[in-house]
Formats: sequence, C-alpha cells, structure tokens
Amino acid sequence: MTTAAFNLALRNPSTFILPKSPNPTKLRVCTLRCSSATANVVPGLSERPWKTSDARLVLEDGSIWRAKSFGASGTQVGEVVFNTSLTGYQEILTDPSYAGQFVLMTNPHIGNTGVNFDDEESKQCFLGGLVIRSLSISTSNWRCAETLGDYLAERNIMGIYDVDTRAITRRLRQDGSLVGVLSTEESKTDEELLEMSRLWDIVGVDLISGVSCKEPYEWVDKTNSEWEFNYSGRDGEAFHVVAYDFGIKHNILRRLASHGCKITVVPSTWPASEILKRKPDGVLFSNGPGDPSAVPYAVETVKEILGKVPVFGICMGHQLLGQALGGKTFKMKFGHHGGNHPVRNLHSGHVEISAQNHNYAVDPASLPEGVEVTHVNLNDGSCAGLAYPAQNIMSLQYHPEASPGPRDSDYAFGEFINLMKKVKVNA
Ligand SMILES: NC(=O)CC[C@H](N)C(=O)O
Repeated sequence: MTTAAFNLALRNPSTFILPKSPNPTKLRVCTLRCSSATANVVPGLSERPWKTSDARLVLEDGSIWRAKSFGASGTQVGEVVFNTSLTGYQEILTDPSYAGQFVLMTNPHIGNTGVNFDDEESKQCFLGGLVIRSLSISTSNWRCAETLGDYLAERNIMGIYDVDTRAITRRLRQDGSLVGVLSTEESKTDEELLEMSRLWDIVGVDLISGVSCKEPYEWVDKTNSEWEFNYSGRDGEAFHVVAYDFGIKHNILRRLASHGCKITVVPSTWPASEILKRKPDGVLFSNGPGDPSAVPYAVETVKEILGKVPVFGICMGHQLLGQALGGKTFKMKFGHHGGNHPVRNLHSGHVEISAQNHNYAVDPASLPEGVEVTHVNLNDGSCAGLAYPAQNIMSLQYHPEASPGPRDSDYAFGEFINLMKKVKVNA
C-alpha cells in the first residue's frame, strides 16, 4: 500500500481492502482522533497521521507516563494491575472483578480482533481503564462487530496506548500494586494527579455493591453448542443452584447450565434465609471486585448457608468462604492476572493451567482443622483451592470457567454437581 493510501485509510474509518492479497481481507480501521497538539504543523512539513501524547498516567510512586488516549477522555483513578493473557481482552474488559482497577495488558498488540457482542462477561465494563503498548490500527475477525476504541468510547472507559507497558509491569512486580491516575485533561497539573493517586485507596472499600444485580433473575443459557467442549449429558438432571452475584461472570453461569443446572442469580445482599427457603440443591458464591475483608455482610451470609447445602466458591466467593470458615485473607504483592497460571490439584496430583484474576488470597495457616487446601498455585505456593468435606464445601481461587483462558479446570463444575448429587441421594 502506498503511504498516501495508508494515510487515507487511517483517516477514514470505512472498510478497505488490502491490496496484493490472494484472498482480499476486509479490514475495519480504528479511528485515530488527532489531538489538538497535532494542529501546530510547521509550514512546509505535512501533518502526521498519528497524534502525539495527549494523556498521562501518574502513578503514586511519582512516575509520570505520557501516552496517547483512545476510548473515553477525562480523569480516572484506579489500581494498576497487569494481565499476562495473550488475548481475551474483551472478556477481561467485561469481568466485573476489575472494578476500581486499570488493566495493563503485557501482550503489546491489542485490538486486532475488535470486539463482538457474544463474548461479554457481564452487561457492562466496570474496570477503571485499559493500558496497552500498541493499539492495532485495523481489526480483522469474522466475529468483529466494532473496533476496540469505539467500544470503549461508547462505554465511557478510558484507554491509553503507546506507553512502555513492560517498564510499568517491572515496576509493579518489584514494588507491588500501585494506584494511578489516568488523565487527558491538560488543565490538571502532574502534582494534582499525583495527589489524587495518593489520596485514593482500593483497600477496605466495598466494590461488590456497585456491580451486583439489583433483583434476582433466572439464567438458562448454556455454552453455545458450537463452543461446547465438555458435554456432560446431564440435560434432564437439573440441579437448582442459587448463585450469589458478587460480580458474576456469565461464563460461570453458562458452564453451570451446560453441566445440567437450573440457576437463580440473586443480589449480594439477598438474605440467606430467603435462599434456604427455596431449598436449592447448591449455592454458588461468585467472583467479584475489591477487598474481601471490606464486605462483612457477605461473610455473614456465607456463614449462615454453610453446612446446610453444598456450596462452591469461585475467587471472591472462595475468599469469603475462607473467612466464613474462620480464616483470614491478605493482599498479595501484585496478585495473579493471566491465562497461564500452573496449579497443582493435590487430590489428583495433576497440574492445571488456569485463568486467574485476584489480588487477595486466603492464608491457609489461619484455617481451622478439617478445612483442606486442595489446590496450590505453583508460581508462588499460594492457596488456590479449599474443601471442607464435612460440610460439602469446595472452592477455587481461580477461574474454572476460564473466559478467557484454558479449560483444564472445567471438571470443578462436575465435582460440584457430584457434591449436590451425593447430598440429594442421601437426603
Ligand atoms: N476475580 C475475583 O473474584 C477477584 C477477587 C478479589 N477482588 C481479589 O482481587 O482477590
């Protein structure tokens, strides 16, 4: 393609065809909006088709990272975490557990497959913003409905690109999670943004109430038959599961439905007594954002349910279960966020490659006798799963539903079904 054609394509977000391709591929081109800074063109030189820096990320350690903005503009504060998944950015953007956080993708090239409306993990993007190295200037995927930039702009989510994500990641690995402020507002000084980052904290804040549903609802969708990989054949054998929505990902619900469950989703504040009245076969405590010790009401609810019906906790649900059993949770240095965390299942001896997204963990030493650690993260030895067989309790710190991520841990849904089946048969 000639430079002129390339420049034209950049300026015009309409569809164009790559020349010299044996199978011409239709590509959609992201709109790169020129910043006001690019308006000052020196006479005799042509304006560049890309914009110069128009956004800042100011971290609480005092470092300032100049970047280019896409998506929404404004000023936003959040905790910066890095995610090592190679793809699945859309599922990451719609995972409610990222509320209050900026996700920095370590994979440098993001946006090339655009977004589609089937892969969303919740009804909106709850995260603070997206930080990436390079924003793909084109999208090419048969499922693509929209560019990443347009998607974020419509949802009022800030994104920055052309920032040294590798250097920021090294800083986070070395010093631990950092609060940052993203801003496109020239009127705000670096000092003001730094002050904002230092006054804000994610610890001790109830973020669940901002993401949970407001009313109960029934969920019926299974994994789309095109994508099904572990059909259980349990269609006729429905178990009624009540799922507490602490920020639940849709794929947890799809996997439960595919494994033969009828599901009622309830808000995080729904009383345990109401649940027990419905006599479900099992209760699921979902993933969710923020600090598990900032939601004592949820721990109380979990306590009231334990021992009365089989339960399965995932991520935040696992941490709340750990606390309800008498254990403690703590904040990790920079957490686990990615699609390739090795976990050993201590029962089977197998190693699973798992999808993870958490900043907190259960301290196994704080747990009472009878509670077993069933899974261990092999990167750092942290607790990745618990069971208390005497009360039909099981939980995982990571994501058996993956989305995005490997499917090695899908068997956990089958184990939950078996737990419910055992209790039902013996009732
Ligand atoms: N995915 C989750 O449920 C995350 C749990 C909790 N917010 C944490 O960061 O550890």
